[in-house]
Amino acid sequence: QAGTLNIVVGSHVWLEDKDLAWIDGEVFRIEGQNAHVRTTNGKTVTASISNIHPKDTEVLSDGIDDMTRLSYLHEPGVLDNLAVRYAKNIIYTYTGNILIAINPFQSLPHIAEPSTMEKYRGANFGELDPHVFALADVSYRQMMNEGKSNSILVSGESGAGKTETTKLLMRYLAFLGGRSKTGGRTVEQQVLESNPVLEAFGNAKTVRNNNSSRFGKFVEIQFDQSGKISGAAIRTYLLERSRVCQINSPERNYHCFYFLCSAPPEDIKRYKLGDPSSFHYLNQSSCIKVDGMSDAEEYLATRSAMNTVGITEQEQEATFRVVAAVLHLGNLNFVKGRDADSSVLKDEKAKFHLNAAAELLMCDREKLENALIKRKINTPEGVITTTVDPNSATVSRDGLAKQIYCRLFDWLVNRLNASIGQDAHSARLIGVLDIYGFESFKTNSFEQLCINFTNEKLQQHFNQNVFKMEQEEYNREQIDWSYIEFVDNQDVLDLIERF
Ligand SMILES: Nc1ncnc2c1ncn2[C@@H]1O[C@H](COP(=O)(O)OP(=O)(O)OP(=O)(O)O)[C@@H](O)[C@H]1O
Repeated sequence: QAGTLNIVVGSHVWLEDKDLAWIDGEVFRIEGQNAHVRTTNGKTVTASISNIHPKDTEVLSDGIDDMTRLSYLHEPGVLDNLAVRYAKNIIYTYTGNILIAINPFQSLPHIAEPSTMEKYRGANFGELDPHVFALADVSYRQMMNEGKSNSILVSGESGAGKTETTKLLMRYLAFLGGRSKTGGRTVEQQVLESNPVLEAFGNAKTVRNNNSSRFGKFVEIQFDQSGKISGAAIRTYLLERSRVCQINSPERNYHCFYFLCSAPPEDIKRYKLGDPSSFHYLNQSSCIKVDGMSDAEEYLATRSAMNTVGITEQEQEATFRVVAAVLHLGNLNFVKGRDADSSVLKDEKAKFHLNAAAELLMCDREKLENALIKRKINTPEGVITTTVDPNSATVSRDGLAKQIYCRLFDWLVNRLNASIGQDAHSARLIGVLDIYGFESFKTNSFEQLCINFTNEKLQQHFNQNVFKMEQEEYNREQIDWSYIEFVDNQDVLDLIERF
């Protein structure tokens, strides 16, 4: 802890720095509670001793692979260790049995090659360099030895690399428990192959990540008694509904909308589409293209991935009809009708889009229109139908578009699960949870409340396991220890859960 250790003239220390977060230096004079420090970037700084931290001067060239073995466990020490390792392309570091992974933002082939997998198979945890495979290996072996299911939690902020890490975990689990065939392809192949489909419909470009997952995912890999994969299931949570109707520059809507607008001409014609910038749900943002991503190629890749996972031609056709219908719905503009609080379609263009949406959804055009411009109210005397003003009609339009899209997504997930095949009798499973981290925007909605609440629950799980249970065990075993302060968020959970 800052200030409690002996800081004397000649001590190497860390100081807070407004640009670099932390800067290191050497104390050359002490005056009362202040230390004068010469920093490594050539400045002389005076700081209160209580705000400076001792620095370990014997740092190994590859840093330390387990943070619990740092001489000084404080923020600058932890960050410096991660930075030293990252500079050498060492992206994994342990903190006890937790793995910290840093996004390399470049392909590091040695990380996932088959020989690396082979190396980690059966190795004792901590024996080899920190790796996501070591974590998967220990959860698999524990499951086999103790006969209990396990879960691996992948958390971090948007763009941290959760989804890529999850894919590595899955690949390794498939490597360990592989070779269970359904219809010629293995279960694990099917789980991995379902990723491009999920990403086309559930990922979008955001400020932080060009391929951001806008849903939470829990993948269950089921194993039989002998440890072979016997089935799998993908469970998804909290698809970001608002994105369907509302986006801001420089973000995009879900990838599939742009992919479809770049489809071959015969598909464009069939779905009555055009330039993506002609659709309200896409043109609210100035970003239509993503660097390095060809929407035309991705459309074909998505179709091919759907083929691979067994989604039939007819089902694909229906899927893309719904995607196109959502775009057409977004272009239904309303103006005031003749009666007070009533609305009508604005112009011929709006009528074209209504026709297109109705045709694609295979529903009656008039019924679709009425569903948006009229409202049914249940009264004791029976159902009364009233008209609504253009604002309310627009709200209904967006509500319908969001609902249709979310149902499509859920249907796709169910369809993928049906293809992959679950093992209803599976004795044990390993679950991998890839869920999005805390969010705080200028305007936060119910969606952010749900996401942040989920993260608070996960944090509490972490607190329980890492701090509370450990410290209780120390008490039970009468081990001499000093209590570690941590922020317990139980109050936050109680506030939401008890009301
Ligand atoms: N291990 C890795 N190797 C190479 N590149 C990576 C790795 N992890 C992440 N990246 C790069 O960073 C990008 C963002 O990673 P990823 O999509 O996994 O983040 P995320 O934490 O799941 O974000 P979100 O919460 O927004 O979905 C990837 O598209 C990829 O380009």
